[in-house]
Amino acid sequence: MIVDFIAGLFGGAAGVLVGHPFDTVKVHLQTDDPKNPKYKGTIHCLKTILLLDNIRGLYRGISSPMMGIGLVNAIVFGVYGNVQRLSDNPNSLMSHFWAGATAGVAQGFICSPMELAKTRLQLSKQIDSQHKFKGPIDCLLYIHRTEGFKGTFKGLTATILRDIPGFASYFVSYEYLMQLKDKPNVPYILMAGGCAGMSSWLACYPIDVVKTHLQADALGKHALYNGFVDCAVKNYEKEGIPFFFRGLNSTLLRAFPMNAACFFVVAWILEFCKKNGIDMIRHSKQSLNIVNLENWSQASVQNELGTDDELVRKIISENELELRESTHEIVNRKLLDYYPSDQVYESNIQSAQLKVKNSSDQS
Ligand SMILES: NC(=[NH2+])NCCC[C@H](N)C(=O)O
Repeated sequence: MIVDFIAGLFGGAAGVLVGHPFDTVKVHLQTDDPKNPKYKGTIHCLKTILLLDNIRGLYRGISSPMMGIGLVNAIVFGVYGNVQRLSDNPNSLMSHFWAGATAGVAQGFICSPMELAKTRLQLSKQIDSQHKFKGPIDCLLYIHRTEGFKGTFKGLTATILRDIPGFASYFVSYEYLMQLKDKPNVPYILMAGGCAGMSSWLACYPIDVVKTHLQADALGKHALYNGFVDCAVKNYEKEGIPFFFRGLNSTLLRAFPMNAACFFVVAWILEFCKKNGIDMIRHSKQSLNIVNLENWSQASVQNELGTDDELVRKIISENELELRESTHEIVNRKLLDYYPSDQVYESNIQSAQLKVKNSSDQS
């Protein structure tokens, strides 16, 4: 669990660093005035921000996602992993779908205030001239003072509505792509992560546009919209379908490198922990050798008492399993599944441990 948290934390941070400038462009485009647009498109928007505000303009508001992303990613990867493992058929895409959807709901409670602060900081130059925010916490405190507790959770429903399809498609597409390859290399993992990010935004983009508008709304003296549907309907009447796809290009442009970086760092940390025998949690099919250990335990069940030396060595050399403490622990845990009765379990554990020790001494 702790490894998942750390992997999520660093993966998220890497993703934010790579993706934030694109996010700023996205928010600027989403909230541009359609009748009198400041920006002609993604590149023009990027250039304009750079000219007016330098590189700082692109990194405005980064502190909020940076601070919140550890928590959000811990929730996302923690909930996702646990729900997925609980399911009847953990390797099916359906289980990734439900685990992702549940993770989407869970992270919404942190993600929503975080994105509220981010949105208002990103737009602070344009809209709120009286109050200068020092940072995300200052921004949230200001919202709390002026709009109450409810104000800090503005856009929560929209965030959850967005992130159910968002995270379901995120994990399904990543797992799907990873399951296509036996031994994915670095470019492949980057590609899978990038595609997962893009498909996740394609699955929920219109909801994100409405969410951004709701969260940017209370900046003026009077709120323009009184809810999600109201916001969607009013803007649809004004602009039609294109409203729901404002800023999509920059979102997709950002999603690829950001999620490539995120998934890669997560996979790298999990791999590192695996190599160093640090306790880990199943992340994707190829990140663990549990499947192989299952064969091992199954074989030992067939052999009644303990494992077959020959077989143990074969499996170990086939899978290049490193014989460390953690391997023993995993074997122990796995055997427990197969030997529910204490007595049988005890004797088999001892026997299996002996075999592992012997073959590790020999190799
Ligand atoms: N719609 C979503 N929230 N999808 C999940 C993607 C999360 C990822 N951190 C990103 O911002 O690209």
